[in-house]
Amino acid sequence: MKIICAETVLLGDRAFSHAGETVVIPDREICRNDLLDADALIIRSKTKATEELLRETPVKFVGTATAGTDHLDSDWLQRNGIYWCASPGCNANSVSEYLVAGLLTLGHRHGFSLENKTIGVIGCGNVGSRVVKKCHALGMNVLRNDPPLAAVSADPDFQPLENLLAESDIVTLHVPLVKHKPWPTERMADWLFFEQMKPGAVFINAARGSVCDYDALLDAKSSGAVAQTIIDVWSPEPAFRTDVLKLADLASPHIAGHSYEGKLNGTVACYNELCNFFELRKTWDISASLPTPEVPEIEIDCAGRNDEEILLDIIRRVYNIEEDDRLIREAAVHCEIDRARRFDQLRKNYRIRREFHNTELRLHNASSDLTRKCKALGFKTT
Ligand SMILES: O=C(O)[C@H](O)[C@H](O)COP(=O)(O)O
Repeated sequence: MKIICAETVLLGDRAFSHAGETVVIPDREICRNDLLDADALIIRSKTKATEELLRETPVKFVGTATAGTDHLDSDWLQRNGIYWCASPGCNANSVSEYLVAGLLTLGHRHGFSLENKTIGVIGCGNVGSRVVKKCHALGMNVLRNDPPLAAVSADPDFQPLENLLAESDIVTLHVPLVKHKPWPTERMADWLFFEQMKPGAVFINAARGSVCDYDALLDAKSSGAVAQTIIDVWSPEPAFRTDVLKLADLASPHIAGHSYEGKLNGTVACYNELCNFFELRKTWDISASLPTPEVPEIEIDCAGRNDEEILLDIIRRVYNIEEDDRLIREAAVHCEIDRARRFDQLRKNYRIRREFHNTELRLHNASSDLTRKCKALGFKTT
């Protein structure tokens, strides 16, 4: 069996070599010719699995090691008998940790506490539901909006979008990119959306660039309707807009979901699915692939400091979101072609970022409430 694997699939070569001959190709360079004798294609979001790429090839299986599927023409794949799978939830914990790091950093910079602030979470699937839990743990009031989920759930607490926007101090998007009715999300954050937000609120987009109309956000920011923003996803990518970057308090090159675990979960999901599909024995030992965490332990004296200061101090040592902000701003000074190239490079060469559960905290003089918060955010505590 021959497998074509995109270069940014974490440990793709190591994993899929257990299933067949694996050829690794840079994501944007995979072309139809490469697939003329291939059985399977494993990608991330930069490779578009469309008719143009796959027509009249022997490929029977397409796996994407990402949660999002908007780079797949799933209708065409289905109509043409090509099995496809994605990796829902693979990066959910990573994105929720990015959110917590971003919120604490913003609070610290602008002198506000998250406790008792109201956050509106739009999209409550794998990512949004984790964001909800972590925000509750931080003592925030959480409003949730998810029309497709509300339609099938008995939960009466989902809010209409207008209510959520009017009442939230912080609004964060975690919807997939959907272009069709009944619940399209493309450009859902438009002029009306920002007009309906509580004046001076915070806006966060770590979902998909095209879910936001960035011209509308620019207007909302300059009029003061939106006070601060955290932007991880761009429209377009990789040639991100520098005017949008300038308005962002915290920016990053679409890496919210790029923790080591977030990427590896995607590879594992595709590997398992490929083995099931081709009825192969699973011989790849994933545990042998995990590097030793860089920050296995943090010892910290909590006396005389407030919880959010301590949490930010801890999180910065494990994941410093400001480093991502610095790197994308460095890339922004270049011309459009170079900017796009650097955006891709930042993502491809992203540092190893381990999730919070790899770090054990030794807290001295901590209240039981702080210990509870640390645990709820995912840290191990002793
Ligand atoms: O859909 C996803 O899983 C995320 O957006 C992920 O961050 C995409 O990463 P990429 O495939 O672009 O490396």
